[in-house]
Amino acid sequence: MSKSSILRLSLFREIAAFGAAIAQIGGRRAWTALIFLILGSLTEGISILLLIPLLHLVGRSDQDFAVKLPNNDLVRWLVPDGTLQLTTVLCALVGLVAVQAAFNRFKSVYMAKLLFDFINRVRMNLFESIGKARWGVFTRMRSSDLDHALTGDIDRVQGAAFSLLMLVQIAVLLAGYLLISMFISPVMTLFAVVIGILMFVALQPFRMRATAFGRVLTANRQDQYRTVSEFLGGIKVAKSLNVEASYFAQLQSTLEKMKADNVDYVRNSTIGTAVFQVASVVGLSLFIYVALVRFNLSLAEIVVLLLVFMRIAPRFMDMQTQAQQVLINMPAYTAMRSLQARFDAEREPGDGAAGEGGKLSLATGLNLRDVSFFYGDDPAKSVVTGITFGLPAGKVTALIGPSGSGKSTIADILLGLLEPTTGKMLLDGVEIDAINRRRWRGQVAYVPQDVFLMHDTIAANLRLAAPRASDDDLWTALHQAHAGEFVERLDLGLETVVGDRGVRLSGGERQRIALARALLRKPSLLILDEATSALDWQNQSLIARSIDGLRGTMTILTIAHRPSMIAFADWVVAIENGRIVEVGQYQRLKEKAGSRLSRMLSSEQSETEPANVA
Ligand SMILES: Nc1ncnc2c1ncn2[C@@H]1O[C@H](COP(=O)(O)OP(=O)(O)OP(=O)(O)O)[C@@H](O)[C@H]1O
Repeated sequence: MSKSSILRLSLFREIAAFGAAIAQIGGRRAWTALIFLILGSLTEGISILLLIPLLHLVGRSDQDFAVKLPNNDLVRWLVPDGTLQLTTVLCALVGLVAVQAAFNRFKSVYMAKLLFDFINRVRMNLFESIGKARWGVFTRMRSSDLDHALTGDIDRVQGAAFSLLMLVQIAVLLAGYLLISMFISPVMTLFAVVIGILMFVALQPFRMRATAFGRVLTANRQDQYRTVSEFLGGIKVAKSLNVEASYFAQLQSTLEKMKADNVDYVRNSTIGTAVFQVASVVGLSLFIYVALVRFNLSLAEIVVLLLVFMRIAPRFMDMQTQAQQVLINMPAYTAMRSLQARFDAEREPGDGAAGEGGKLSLATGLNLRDVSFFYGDDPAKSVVTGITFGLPAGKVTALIGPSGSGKSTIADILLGLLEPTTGKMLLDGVEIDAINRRRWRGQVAYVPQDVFLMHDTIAANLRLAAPRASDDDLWTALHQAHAGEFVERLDLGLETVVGDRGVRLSGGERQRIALARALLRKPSLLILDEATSALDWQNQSLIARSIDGLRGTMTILTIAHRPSMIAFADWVVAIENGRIVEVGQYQRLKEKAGSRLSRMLSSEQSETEPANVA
């Protein structure tokens, strides 16, 4: 089999699978729509057939408006004497058109429901697959590609589904027309079908071009999304660096490429349209010639046949257009499916177990035993290796080390977001594995350096952690995080909207809200990853004091460079190049000359931060 036939076959399979997916999600609705479609097309066909006896009256001078029906078995069976009154025929015509309009209406409503059921299901499936995937998969992806899949690509999938449904409608309508024309002249119908098939085959290269264009379109649109989302995400940085112009140039070049590809495609597809227009007139002329000269059809029959075929011709063109639209947009569906397959393959085990089985006990401690982890595919590139240490329950442990040494990676493992590549994590001696990892995550609160706040009120942002928390609970958590005072000063208090990603708050205020949100969760383990880096030393020391006050109520891990955020630690773990280099009690290591902790304290002790703040 040649390469192009294999390509065509696989494309056909993809489209068939796409159609099957629409029918499957639509269920009974799909069949109901199809029945209304067939009924609508049949009634339209019958109403056209009724024109034949009416046309026979044209030019008659006997004033007898009895309509003579064609002499065939079906008519003799329906109307034995073979004649009908003009008024009866006209009333039947009006009735048929009214019924047809009603069928069409039902069909359109069912089709619309079918389309939206399908598209919403596809969107939800991808959304859920993304949500249920392991964290690790996100570390290897561009978020703008996900944005694009869930918004841009999905619109194109909707376009493909719409066009495919249109194709089915046109095909049913064509079948109805052909059935009617078979009544008039089977030979001429066959003749028209052959012309139609030849034209459809001749236009195949144009449809293949549509497929290729669809793939280019996917790549172009992804580029466009990336540029726009990177620009919007980092607009402050872009402005501060005065590099807006490079983004403008990047977008401009993507748009120029899109324009060139589009114009190229239009140039090609309009050749197809022109070929079709000329070929259809040639076919029609041949058809009239053969009908008149070879088969001696009556004028009324030729007029109705022409009427039918004049209706068929544009439908053929529609078929070509819709088929091209399906082909252009199918790559978006294929891209979405492969993205979803990627997420499904990385689905987090133990799904649904988050709230089941009650809390896991953390009475003695959380231990990492000989843990290693690498990002990507190369095990030789471990970012942490042979990590063994414990977080004693109810105590505060500080994790220190230079930038890039692997502290956040360890935090993500403790948090249950990343699974150790080798080694174990034990909670009171019980291993945290695929089954209970999600449950464990429900007991951990994490405050990162880059705080995430929704464009919503402070209350809504806090309730993300505890949806049923009362206002009193919110205030308690805010005061614990030293955010109570500034929220009280706001005109709308808890109902203040924080802006997109919290832009209406200062960096320090955002961090304090994030800490309050974490505390509201009443976690077994609290992880603070540079969580106070945006605060001045006074506020840091206040928070340090509140965290100090939490000792005994929860297990705490603090990752920090500032002495104030580790001064209240019971234990210290120092790490370098992904390996543990020092573990011990805070006081002992602080006093030990040359220890990593004492060196860090002396070098990090800034003039703005008094030594005794904590
Ligand atoms: N998603 C990722 N994909 C690939 N490599 C990563 C990823 N995240 C981190 N790394 C690499 O892993 C190493 C450890 O990073 P990690 O963020 O854990 O360090 P860190 O000690 O927390 O640094 P910092 O103090 O600067 O936040 C670094 O070399 C970093 O480049």
